[in-house]
Amino acid sequence: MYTFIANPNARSGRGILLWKQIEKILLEKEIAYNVLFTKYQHHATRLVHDLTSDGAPHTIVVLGGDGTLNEVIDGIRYLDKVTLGYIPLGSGNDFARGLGLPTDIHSALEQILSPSHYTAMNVGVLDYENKHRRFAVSTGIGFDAAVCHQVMVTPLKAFLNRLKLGKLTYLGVALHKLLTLKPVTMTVTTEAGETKTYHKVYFTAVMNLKYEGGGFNFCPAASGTDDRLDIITASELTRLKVLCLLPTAFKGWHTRFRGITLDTCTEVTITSDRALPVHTDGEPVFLQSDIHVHLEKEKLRIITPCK
Ligand SMILES: Nc1ncnc2c1ncn2[C@@H]1O[C@H](COP(=O)(O)OP(=O)(O)OP(=O)(O)O)[C@@H](O)[C@H]1O
Repeated sequence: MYTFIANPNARSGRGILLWKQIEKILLEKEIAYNVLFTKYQHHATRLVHDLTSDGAPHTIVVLGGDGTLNEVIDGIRYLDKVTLGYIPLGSGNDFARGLGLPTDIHSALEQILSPSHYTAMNVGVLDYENKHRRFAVSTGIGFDAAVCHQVMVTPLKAFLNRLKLGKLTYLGVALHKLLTLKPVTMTVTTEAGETKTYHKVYFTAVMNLKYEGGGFNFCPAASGTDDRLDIITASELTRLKVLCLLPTAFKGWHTRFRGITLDTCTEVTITSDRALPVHTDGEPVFLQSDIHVHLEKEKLRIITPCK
């Protein structure tokens, strides 16, 4: 039995129409399913928490963007009891990109209904103010999170989504934030006890998968299955240099330049000298100056294509 968690509002309101296409196929194929629609922010977390509280195995299929996916993963009570399928409807789609999942909804559904391969994926956790929030793709503090915060509220997103140019939303907002955000000093302390201090930092991101922000390959070595988190810090750069480096990050070429530092860890504490926006998988976690990030002990089973 599949439980679909569908955001009818994803892709600027087209989610419900795309669900109707999926439902038609499920009925034709006589697949047993149940569907729960999200009605507001964080509803997916509550729905999935209630669903999985029985401790029984569940196959959950998410129909939405990276935001809904994040809320679903955050709500799972027992990670090792869930098999997750994903039909990407968002504009960023960094989760699908990172795991090599099909982005066409029909191919994604087909693969979920006839699964041939599974990936045991690490799940990250952000700790802040005595609260916890899981992430599948990444968490970040500074410029990348400021972009996510702004993308959530900009009318540009709905407009560009209608033109099927949703990815450009991130680029447009990123340019604006780059001109307005003031860099900070940050310290990054990993589980090994080593503390590094960086000045004029635009952002630090802790990545489980390679891509964030709609296709920026910030940590090309991140895999989601290696029991490690990859850290990228952009520091001591002028705005002009960040501007020049950003396009190279689509291909992962930014890592060759001075000012970009990569590291790996299982646990990290990041402290900023000023409170900055924080995100998990593109979802805002307001302003923070201290965050701690680690991995869940259990992994999550994801339906993925054969390699
Ligand atoms: N029925 C709903 N109405 C309004 N917002 C919703 C609803 N259901 C979920 N949400 C919220 O919408 C936000 C974005 O959803 P989601 O990521 O699925 O789609 P998207 O914005 O199209 O994709 P992307 O984040 O990749 O651009 C999430 O924060 C989620 O909590």
